[in-house]
Amino acid sequence: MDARTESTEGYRSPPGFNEDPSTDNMEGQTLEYTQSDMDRQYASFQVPRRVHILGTGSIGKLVAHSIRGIANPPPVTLLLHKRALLNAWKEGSRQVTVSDDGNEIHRKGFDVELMPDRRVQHGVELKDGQANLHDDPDVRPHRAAKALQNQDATEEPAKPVAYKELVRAEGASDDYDDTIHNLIVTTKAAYTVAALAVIKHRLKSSSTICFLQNGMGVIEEVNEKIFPDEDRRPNYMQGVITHGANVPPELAARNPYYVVHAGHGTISLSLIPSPSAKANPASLIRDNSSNVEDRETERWADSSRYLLRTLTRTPVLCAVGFTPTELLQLQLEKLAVNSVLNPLTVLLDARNGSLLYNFAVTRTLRLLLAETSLVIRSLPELQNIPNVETRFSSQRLETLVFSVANTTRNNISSMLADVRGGRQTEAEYINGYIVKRGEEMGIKCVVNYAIMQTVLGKSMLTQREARGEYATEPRDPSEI
Ligand SMILES: CC(C)(CO)C(=O)C(=O)O
Repeated sequence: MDARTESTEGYRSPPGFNEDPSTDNMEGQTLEYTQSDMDRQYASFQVPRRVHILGTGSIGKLVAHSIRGIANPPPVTLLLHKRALLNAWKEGSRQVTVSDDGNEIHRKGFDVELMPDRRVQHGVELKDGQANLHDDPDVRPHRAAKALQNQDATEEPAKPVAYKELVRAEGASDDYDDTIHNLIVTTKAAYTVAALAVIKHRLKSSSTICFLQNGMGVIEEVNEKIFPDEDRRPNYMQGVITHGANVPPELAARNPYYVVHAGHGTISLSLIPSPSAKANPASLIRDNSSNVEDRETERWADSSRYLLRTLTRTPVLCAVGFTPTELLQLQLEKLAVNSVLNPLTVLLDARNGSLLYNFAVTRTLRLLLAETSLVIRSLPELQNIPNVETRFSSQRLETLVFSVANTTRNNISSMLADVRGGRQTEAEYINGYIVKRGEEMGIKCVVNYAIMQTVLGKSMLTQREARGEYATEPRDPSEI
């Protein structure tokens, strides 16, 4: 192979870079030991370029659209969870539209896949084509579930379906790989495990999943429920996203592939070291770097480096790579802000700006932040990191909350939008995460717990109202 080879990503390897790290270079040492940081950054990636995107909400559409907009874009597949979405794609113009400052940018060239359904009823997963357990009026659903469970124990396990239906982009090449090498997850935290369960057999230990979501604790849940075996677990990457994107309700029904890029922000990204690498960082030393986090770059998978490179070379996204420790602090800052702004806007049923200039609200907010600040400052993973006490002090977090409330004063928070839309909220991954981490350290987070339960209650109420289970009186619009 020529020394300046066209890489899989369309970049050229730097002069003198050897594509095969196992072969000796001129000094008789393996290249793996002699590459500089620069060599590693621009090294070619031995990984298929296709990027799959799970979650076609506002952020999923924005990321997919932005990636397809770069020079020499990778193929992108949108993973859909509803047939209605596939039908809308097939019957529509097969394009994603981003509206930015009133300009509509249409982009084609996406492949779309309808994922197999996953129906779990009375604790039993139903196979494709199997009737709902509630359909037979003569058999109680829980008895039908028991019968199925017994039958399943004797039957061959069902073969996982790669995809239910695939619609290729116009002019796409014939090859289509079932394996998902590079996955970006933008679904809501609460739906992640269920969505990954359907495609887990297509993710290999060489694959990388990039989680771009609000809240924390999803990766721990995915490890426990989807990839319990560390040796077979894909690589992870995580991002904190500050872009504002939404779908105007009047357009959502007409075109589910339309999104408004309302606020230009950034994506802070970091690759996440595996637990075994974290436990034994000395095993990673292969160069003279004195910084453990520098040394960790040695063993990142090709798919991780490729996905990081792809996102950071997408100008619209403004994505920047950070060390895992810095990203953790950025995540916690966002979590602290969301743990106040989101539930309070739900309870007040008002826009983010409603938290400003309201002393009763400020008092509640201070109680919440005192708890959250204590939990964050006590986290074992943040000990010995300089400036944590000041960065996560109640006073600084309060300034941060008011600053975000002010810049986003006309926004409806994502949690309020979820409650109003009858969807599950991320309260358990925001306030719930603080409560859980507090419990681990013997800190009782009663304020976070109470506010989370009230949000869950409010959300349940809205869902019941929508199903017509409560005969609530219509309210006078002037009182809302
Ligand atoms: C910062 C804030 C509160 C902006 O609305 C947000 O991140 C959200 O709504 O989830």
